[in-house]
Amino acid sequence: MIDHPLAQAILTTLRNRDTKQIEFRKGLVRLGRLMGYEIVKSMDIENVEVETPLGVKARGVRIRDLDHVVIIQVLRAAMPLVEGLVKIFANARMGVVSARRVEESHSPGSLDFDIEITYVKVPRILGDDTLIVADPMLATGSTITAVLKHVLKYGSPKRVIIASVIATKYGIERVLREYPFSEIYTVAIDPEINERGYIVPGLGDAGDRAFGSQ
Ligand SMILES: O=P(O)(O)OC[C@H]1O[C@H](OP(=O)(O)OP(=O)(O)O)[C@H](O)[C@@H]1O
Ligand SMILES: O=c1cc[nH]c(=O)[nH]1
Ligand SMILES: [Mg+2]
Repeated sequence: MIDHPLAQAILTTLRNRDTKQIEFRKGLVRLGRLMGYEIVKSMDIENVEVETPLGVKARGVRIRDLDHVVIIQVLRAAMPLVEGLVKIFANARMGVVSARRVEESHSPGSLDFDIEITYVKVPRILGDDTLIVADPMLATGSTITAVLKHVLKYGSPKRVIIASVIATKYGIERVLREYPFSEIYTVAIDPEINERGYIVPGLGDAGDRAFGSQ
Protein backbone atom coordinates (compact mmCIF):
# COMPACT_ATOMS: atom_id res chain seq x y z
CA MET A 1 0.00 0.00 0.00
CA ILE A 2 1.25 3.47 -0.85
CA ASP A 3 1.07 5.37 2.42
CA HIS A 4 2.90 8.51 1.26
CA PRO A 5 1.05 11.43 2.90
CA LEU A 6 0.67 13.21 -0.45
CA ALA A 7 -0.97 10.14 -2.02
CA GLN A 8 -3.27 9.84 0.99
CA ALA A 9 -4.18 13.54 0.77
CA ILE A 10 -4.98 13.29 -2.94
CA LEU A 11 -7.08 10.19 -2.31
CA THR A 12 -9.01 12.09 0.35
CA THR A 13 -9.85 14.75 -2.24
CA LEU A 14 -10.95 12.05 -4.68
CA ARG A 15 -13.21 10.47 -2.07
CA ASN A 16 -14.92 13.76 -1.31
CA ARG A 17 -18.30 13.91 -3.08
CA ASP A 18 -17.87 17.69 -3.56
CA THR A 19 -14.75 17.27 -5.71
CA LYS A 20 -15.63 18.28 -9.25
CA GLN A 21 -14.70 16.52 -12.49
CA ILE A 22 -11.52 18.42 -13.41
CA GLU A 23 -10.06 18.27 -9.91
CA PHE A 24 -10.96 14.57 -9.75
CA ARG A 25 -9.25 13.84 -13.07
CA LYS A 26 -6.15 15.84 -12.06
CA GLY A 27 -6.01 13.93 -8.78
CA LEU A 28 -5.86 10.64 -10.67
CA VAL A 29 -3.05 12.00 -12.87
CA ARG A 30 -1.07 13.02 -9.77
CA LEU A 31 -1.61 9.62 -8.18
CA GLY A 32 -0.37 7.95 -11.36
CA ARG A 33 2.87 9.89 -11.09
CA LEU A 34 3.30 9.05 -7.39
CA MET A 35 2.54 5.42 -8.10
CA GLY A 36 5.23 5.50 -10.78
CA TYR A 37 7.78 6.68 -8.19
CA GLU A 38 6.77 3.84 -5.87
CA ILE A 39 7.10 1.25 -8.63
CA VAL A 40 10.54 2.59 -9.56
CA LYS A 41 11.65 2.06 -5.94
CA SER A 42 11.16 -1.68 -6.48
CA MET A 43 13.34 -1.80 -9.62
CA ASP A 44 16.97 -2.93 -9.60
CA ILE A 45 19.58 -0.21 -9.68
CA GLU A 46 22.94 -0.46 -11.43
CA ASN A 47 25.87 1.67 -10.32
CA VAL A 48 27.41 3.58 -13.21
CA GLU A 49 30.02 6.24 -13.73
CA VAL A 50 29.78 9.23 -16.05
CA GLU A 51 32.18 11.99 -16.93
CA THR A 52 30.93 15.50 -16.21
CA PRO A 53 31.77 18.55 -18.38
CA LEU A 54 34.58 19.23 -15.88
CA GLY A 55 36.32 16.09 -17.09
CA VAL A 56 35.74 14.45 -13.72
CA LYS A 57 34.09 11.11 -13.06
CA ALA A 58 30.86 11.07 -11.05
CA ARG A 59 29.16 8.03 -9.65
CA GLY A 60 25.51 7.55 -10.42
CA VAL A 61 22.83 4.99 -11.07
CA ARG A 62 20.96 3.54 -14.00
CA ILE A 63 17.60 1.82 -13.79
CA ARG A 64 17.65 -0.61 -16.66
CA ASP A 65 14.06 -1.78 -16.18
CA LEU A 66 12.75 1.75 -16.82
CA ASP A 67 13.22 1.09 -20.53
CA HIS A 68 11.37 -2.23 -20.42
CA VAL A 69 7.90 -1.28 -19.32
CA VAL A 70 4.55 -2.04 -20.92
CA ILE A 71 1.57 -0.10 -19.55
CA ILE A 72 -1.97 -1.32 -20.19
CA GLN A 73 -4.79 1.12 -19.68
CA VAL A 74 -8.17 -0.33 -18.91
CA LEU A 75 -10.78 1.97 -20.38
CA ARG A 76 -12.04 4.16 -19.25
CA ALA A 77 -11.15 5.12 -15.69
CA ALA A 78 -7.43 4.33 -16.11
CA MET A 79 -6.82 7.06 -18.67
CA PRO A 80 -5.88 9.84 -16.19
CA LEU A 81 -3.89 7.40 -14.04
CA VAL A 82 -1.85 6.39 -17.08
CA GLU A 83 -1.28 10.05 -17.96
CA GLY A 84 0.57 10.26 -14.62
CA LEU A 85 2.39 6.93 -14.97
CA VAL A 86 3.88 7.86 -18.35
CA LYS A 87 5.49 10.93 -16.77
CA ILE A 88 7.70 8.41 -14.95
CA PHE A 89 7.84 5.62 -17.56
CA ALA A 90 8.40 7.91 -20.49
CA ASN A 91 9.62 5.11 -22.77
CA ALA A 92 6.86 2.65 -21.96
CA ARG A 93 5.12 0.73 -24.69
CA MET A 94 1.38 1.03 -24.32
CA GLY A 95 -1.65 -1.17 -24.67
CA VAL A 96 -5.36 -0.53 -24.37
CA VAL A 97 -8.15 -2.81 -23.23
CA SER A 98 -11.76 -1.73 -23.22
CA ALA A 99 -13.59 -3.54 -20.42
CA ARG A 100 -17.05 -3.00 -18.99
CA ARG A 101 -18.72 -4.60 -16.02
CA VAL A 102 -22.03 -5.90 -17.33
CA GLU A 103 -24.21 -4.37 -14.65
CA GLU A 104 -27.46 -5.51 -16.35
CA SER A 105 -26.70 -9.18 -15.73
CA HIS A 106 -25.33 -8.72 -12.22
CA SER A 107 -27.29 -10.66 -9.63
CA PRO A 108 -27.38 -9.15 -6.13
CA GLY A 109 -26.59 -12.60 -4.71
CA SER A 110 -23.17 -12.68 -6.36
CA LEU A 111 -20.25 -10.33 -6.01
CA ASP A 112 -18.62 -11.05 -9.33
CA PHE A 113 -19.47 -9.45 -12.68
CA ASP A 114 -19.40 -10.67 -16.24
CA ILE A 115 -16.92 -8.52 -18.13
CA GLU A 116 -17.47 -7.40 -21.69
CA ILE A 117 -14.16 -6.87 -23.47
CA THR A 118 -14.65 -5.14 -26.78
CA TYR A 119 -11.19 -3.94 -27.77
CA VAL A 120 -7.72 -5.26 -27.06
CA LYS A 121 -4.60 -3.70 -28.57
CA VAL A 122 -1.44 -4.76 -26.80
CA PRO A 123 2.19 -4.71 -27.92
CA ARG A 124 4.29 -7.86 -27.80
CA ILE A 125 5.37 -8.47 -24.21
CA LEU A 126 8.97 -9.63 -23.73
CA GLY A 127 10.59 -11.64 -20.96
CA ASP A 128 12.43 -8.66 -19.48
CA ASP A 129 9.36 -6.39 -19.44
CA THR A 130 7.58 -5.07 -16.40
CA LEU A 131 3.89 -5.13 -17.22
CA ILE A 132 1.83 -2.47 -15.44
CA VAL A 133 -1.93 -2.86 -15.71
CA ALA A 134 -3.58 0.38 -14.62
CA ASP A 135 -7.14 0.53 -13.31
CA PRO A 136 -7.97 2.83 -10.39
CA MET A 137 -10.68 0.60 -8.90
CA LEU A 138 -10.08 -3.03 -7.93
CA ALA A 139 -13.47 -3.99 -6.50
CA THR A 140 -14.47 -7.61 -7.19
CA GLY A 141 -11.40 -8.24 -9.36
CA SER A 142 -13.65 -9.34 -12.24
CA THR A 143 -12.22 -6.70 -14.58
CA ILE A 144 -8.52 -7.15 -13.81
CA THR A 145 -8.65 -10.94 -14.01
CA ALA A 146 -10.48 -10.76 -17.35
CA VAL A 147 -7.98 -8.18 -18.62
CA LEU A 148 -4.96 -10.24 -17.53
CA LYS A 149 -6.35 -13.29 -19.30
CA HIS A 150 -6.29 -11.37 -22.59
CA VAL A 151 -3.09 -9.39 -22.05
CA LEU A 152 -0.89 -12.32 -20.99
CA LYS A 153 -1.54 -13.92 -24.39
CA TYR A 154 0.89 -11.33 -25.77
CA GLY A 155 3.86 -12.69 -23.82
CA SER A 156 5.27 -13.52 -20.39
CA PRO A 157 6.69 -10.48 -18.63
CA LYS A 158 9.30 -10.47 -15.87
CA ARG A 159 6.82 -8.80 -13.49
CA VAL A 160 3.07 -8.13 -13.48
CA ILE A 161 2.05 -5.03 -11.52
CA ILE A 162 -1.53 -3.91 -10.96
CA ALA A 163 -1.70 -0.16 -10.37
CA SER A 164 -4.90 0.68 -8.51
CA VAL A 165 -6.06 3.51 -6.31
CA ILE A 166 -8.61 1.72 -4.13
CA ALA A 167 -8.73 -2.04 -3.79
CA THR A 168 -10.69 -4.44 -1.60
CA LYS A 169 -9.45 -7.49 0.26
CA TYR A 170 -11.88 -9.61 -1.78
CA GLY A 171 -10.54 -8.25 -5.09
CA ILE A 172 -6.90 -8.58 -4.06
CA GLU A 173 -7.38 -12.18 -2.92
CA ARG A 174 -9.17 -13.05 -6.14
CA VAL A 175 -6.41 -11.60 -8.32
CA LEU A 176 -3.68 -13.29 -6.26
CA ARG A 177 -5.54 -16.61 -6.39
CA GLU A 178 -5.75 -16.50 -10.20
CA TYR A 179 -2.43 -14.69 -10.82
CA PRO A 180 -0.26 -15.42 -7.75
CA PHE A 181 2.79 -13.82 -9.34
CA SER A 182 1.12 -10.40 -9.64
CA GLU A 183 2.04 -7.46 -7.42
CA ILE A 184 -0.70 -5.05 -6.39
CA TYR A 185 0.06 -1.38 -5.76
CA THR A 186 -2.78 0.57 -4.21
CA VAL A 187 -3.33 3.71 -2.17
CA ALA A 188 -6.08 2.21 0.02
CA ILE A 189 -7.75 -1.08 0.85
CA ASP A 190 -11.41 -0.48 1.65
CA PRO A 191 -13.50 -2.86 3.74
CA GLU A 192 -16.67 -3.46 1.73
CA ILE A 193 -18.32 -3.99 -1.64
CA ASN A 194 -22.01 -3.12 -1.74
CA GLU A 195 -24.78 -5.03 -3.52
CA ARG A 196 -24.23 -2.97 -6.70
CA GLY A 197 -20.53 -3.80 -6.76
CA TYR A 198 -19.31 -0.42 -5.49
CA ILE A 199 -16.43 -0.13 -3.08
CA VAL A 200 -17.46 1.29 0.32
CA PRO A 201 -16.56 3.93 1.38
CA GLY A 202 -14.80 4.14 -2.01
CA LEU A 203 -15.04 7.20 -4.21
CA GLY A 204 -18.05 6.40 -6.36
CA ASP A 205 -17.80 5.55 -10.04
CA ALA A 206 -14.28 6.54 -11.05
CA GLY A 207 -15.06 6.58 -14.77
CA ASP A 208 -18.17 8.72 -14.38
CA ARG A 209 -16.44 11.16 -12.04
CA ALA A 210 -13.33 11.54 -14.21
CA PHE A 211 -15.29 12.02 -17.40
CA GLY A 212 -18.28 13.93 -16.06
CA SER A 213 -20.86 11.40 -17.14
CA GLN A 214 -22.92 10.85 -14.01
O1 LIG B 1 -13.03 -5.07 -9.82
P1 LIG B 1 -14.30 -4.89 -10.58
O2 LIG B 1 -15.51 -5.30 -9.77
O3 LIG B 1 -14.29 -5.52 -11.92
O4 LIG B 1 -14.51 -3.31 -10.75
C1 LIG B 1 -13.55 -2.46 -11.26
C2 LIG B 1 -13.89 -1.91 -12.60
O5 LIG B 1 -15.11 -1.17 -12.55
C3 LIG B 1 -14.94 0.05 -13.22
O6 LIG B 1 -15.15 -0.08 -14.59
P2 LIG B 1 -16.55 0.18 -15.32
O7 LIG B 1 -17.08 -1.11 -15.85
O8 LIG B 1 -17.45 0.97 -14.42
O9 LIG B 1 -16.11 1.03 -16.56
P3 LIG B 1 -15.64 2.57 -16.64
O10 LIG B 1 -14.21 2.63 -16.22
O11 LIG B 1 -15.82 2.90 -18.07
O12 LIG B 1 -16.56 3.37 -15.75
C4 LIG B 1 -13.50 0.39 -12.92
O13 LIG B 1 -12.98 1.35 -13.79
C5 LIG B 1 -12.83 -0.95 -13.04
O14 LIG B 1 -12.42 -1.23 -14.36
O1 LIG C 1 -16.61 1.54 -6.41
C1 LIG C 1 -16.36 1.26 -7.61
C2 LIG C 1 -16.29 -0.05 -8.08
C3 LIG C 1 -15.98 -0.27 -9.38
N1 LIG C 1 -15.78 0.77 -10.19
C4 LIG C 1 -15.85 2.05 -9.75
O2 LIG C 1 -15.65 2.99 -10.51
N2 LIG C 1 -16.15 2.26 -8.47
MG1 LIG D 1 -17.70 2.89 -14.28
